Amino acid sequence: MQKLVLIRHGESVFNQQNRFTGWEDVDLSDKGYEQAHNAGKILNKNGYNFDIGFTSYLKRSIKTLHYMLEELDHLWIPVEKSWRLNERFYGALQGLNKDETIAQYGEEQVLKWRRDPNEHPPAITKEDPRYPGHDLRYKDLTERELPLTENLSETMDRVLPFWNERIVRAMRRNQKVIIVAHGNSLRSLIKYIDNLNDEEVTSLEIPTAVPLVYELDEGLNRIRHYYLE
Ligand SMILES: O=C(O)[C@@H](CO)OP(=O)(O)O
Repeated sequence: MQKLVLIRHGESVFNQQNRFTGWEDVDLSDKGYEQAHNAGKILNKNGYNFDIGFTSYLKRSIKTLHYMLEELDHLWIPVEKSWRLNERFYGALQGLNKDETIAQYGEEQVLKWRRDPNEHPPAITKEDPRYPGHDLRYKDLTERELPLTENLSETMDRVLPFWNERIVRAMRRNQKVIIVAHGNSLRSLIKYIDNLNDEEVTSLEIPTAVPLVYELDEGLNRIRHYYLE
């Protein structure tokens, strides 16, 4: 039996301000910083240790992983970052306040943009300053990989190659893995691991900075999962 730990980054400044975030590289709030340290303490108290960490290219996740590893006295383990674990790209909604967006477009439409796995938020153009093609960290991505908008299914399509090629490979070598990522990149991964249908994933909400443990069998099939509090 193997244990895999998944965790959503601590509260970000945009979470606190109730704004759509996506690939906007906002920092942790003070509360998020506390949450990250606390998550590390919880893992420490429960006797967890890790051989490798995986996270995204976004600082709210990178810092959450760092602070957790600090609590575990594990800052020395290798950490692999990938844009594939980034949050779902929220298109033209990125940076907007969620309540103001509801006032403008209505609750039903905004809920669809947020939770319907096949619904695209409005797209940005390549001239938009939020286009990842302007950002050095994405310089190795092909034009097809650079999003203008993304639905959850497309997020899943870019998360899974990283899951299969890097994370599964590490677990097959019996490495103990921790993944720090984002609300929607984790929802897409959990949809895959738990084989959830579209309706089930719509109602799946993941709290910030609470370690979610997956127990997996030899074939890396899920036995059970639970949050550590
Ligand atoms: O803004 C975002 O990128 C995400 C996560 O914070 O929000 P939502 O819950 O609407 O998918």
